Amino acid sequence: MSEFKFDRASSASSEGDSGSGEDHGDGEPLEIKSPKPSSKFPQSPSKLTAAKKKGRAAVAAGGAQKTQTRVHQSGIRVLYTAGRPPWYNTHGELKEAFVIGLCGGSASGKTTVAKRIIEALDVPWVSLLSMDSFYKVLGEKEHEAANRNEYNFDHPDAFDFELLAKTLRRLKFGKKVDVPVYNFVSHSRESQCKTIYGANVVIFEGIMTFVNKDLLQLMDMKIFVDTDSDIRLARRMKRDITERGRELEGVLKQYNTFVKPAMEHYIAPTMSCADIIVPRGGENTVAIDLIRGFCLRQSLANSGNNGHSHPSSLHRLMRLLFEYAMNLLPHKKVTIDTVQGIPYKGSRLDIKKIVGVSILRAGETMEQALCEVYQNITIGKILIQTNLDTGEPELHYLRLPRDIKESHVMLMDATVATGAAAMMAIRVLLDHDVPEENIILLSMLMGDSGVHSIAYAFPKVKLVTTAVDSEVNDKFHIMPGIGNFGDRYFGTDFSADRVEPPQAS
Ligand SMILES: Nc1ncnc2c1ncn2[C@@H]1O[C@H](COP(=O)(O)OP(=O)(O)O)[C@@H](O)[C@H]1O
Ligand SMILES: Nc1ccn([C@@H]2O[C@H](COP(=O)(O)O)[C@@H](O)[C@H]2O)c(=O)n1
Repeated sequence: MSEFKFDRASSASSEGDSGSGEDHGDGEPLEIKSPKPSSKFPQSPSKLTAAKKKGRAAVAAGGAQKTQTRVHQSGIRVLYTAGRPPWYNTHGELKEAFVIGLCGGSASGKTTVAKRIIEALDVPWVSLLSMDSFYKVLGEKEHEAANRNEYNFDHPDAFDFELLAKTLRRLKFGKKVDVPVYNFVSHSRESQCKTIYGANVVIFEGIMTFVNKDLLQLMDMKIFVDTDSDIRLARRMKRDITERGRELEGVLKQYNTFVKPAMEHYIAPTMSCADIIVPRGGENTVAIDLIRGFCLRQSLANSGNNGHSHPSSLHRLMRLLFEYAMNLLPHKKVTIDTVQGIPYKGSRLDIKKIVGVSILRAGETMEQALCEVYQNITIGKILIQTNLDTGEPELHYLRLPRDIKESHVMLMDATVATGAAAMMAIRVLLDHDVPEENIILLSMLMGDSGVHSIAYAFPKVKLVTTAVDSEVNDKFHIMPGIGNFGDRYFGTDFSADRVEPPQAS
């Protein structure tokens, strides 16, 4: 099993700090108050000692972070903050992030669930935004009340919802934001903010994420973490004493006065907004798997061809491939009467249905040409990725048309090098009862070894390509070939300045 490391504080710190009140380039500056709390509102010695002991862990949440995951040769999964993949399409237009709202009572396991989702999703760039970062800045009297556990942090008025909505909106639309860092020991914002950027997925967690309708509108998926109150109380006591510099008596006082009633009045009623309710929090792997599947489906459904337009020569080439493939399908002879009254002898397709299936991601580049040659065609998707450690293809996602077994399938991949991914895709089609002779594999360029492997394993599959190159290099690229076609087409070729993940310790 892979180990999952998640260090909010260190991860956030590498993003670069920034001051407040910066103009973000869209005429809508965010004003973030960054007071100097510690000198103005001194803490009791016990709290400061506890905070020091815990170091940055006591600076709760850090508010936000960008993460990236990779599986190392050691099998350890590491989150790191480097190498942002494109957050815009080839026209330079911003892609919207998929926003997951995560709500639940205090210590229900929201942060733990967020970590599990990040791990399960394995998308390159995830930002975690915590509501805690948006606690309002306290005045002197309020601050003294907080030190006596008499300030209500569990009321909607305790949060700066306006700033929160502005921040989440900017993140959803790929803009940079400066997020306050909240310190639970001093009940105040740190003097510096954390800068974070948009992401493929933004996870937004907190006790009252579902109470504000502006925020709800920004969420693509809403998850409620439902954990028993006695478990939450036990976890909270432990956490507040060890991490937030609190004493047992104060924790219980605050819980009974504010936390428990807030759960009943504000938090539990918002459970009805949720798309998914996760009982027991982060240990509920079934729920996490469900969420993963849903998110993947959404992002694939949204991806389309991202507005990519083909260069005309490439377009012609792809159309030619499909036109040629059409000729390989069964036809029957027909005679039709023309308007001039003279019969014309021709042929018509003699099959039930054609479907397209693209092997993601490069296969998607061929979809437009297929749709033009054969209109209203249904297109399925298969996501196969090569595991860089083992060199083996891995099946990650599958969505095929319901009636695929009665169809002729145009299986698309831009290039076929060793044939490993194509063979896995063909195997998938066969497992779905598609007759082997009904499959046509189309590719702009194939490698010699791929052609032979596929032809040997699946002799009835028809292969249609424009050329066959002789060699495949150690990166599985065809030589001389056309490089990594997916990267070139989608503009994601970072080979020149790729940032490698740090080694896991
Ligand atoms: N399944 C679990 N079993 C044991 N402890 C847990 C579990 N989930 C969370 N915790 C602990 O409970 C505390 C609160 O969890 P956290 O995920 O931070 O909740 P929230 O973000 O809802 O406050 C943390 O100290 C965490 O380590
Ligand atoms: N200065 C503060 C601010 C907030 N709290 C408590 O934190 C809880 C929310 O954080 P979770 O990680 O538990 O979701 C909330 O219930 C507040 O009571 C605090 O104690 N001190």
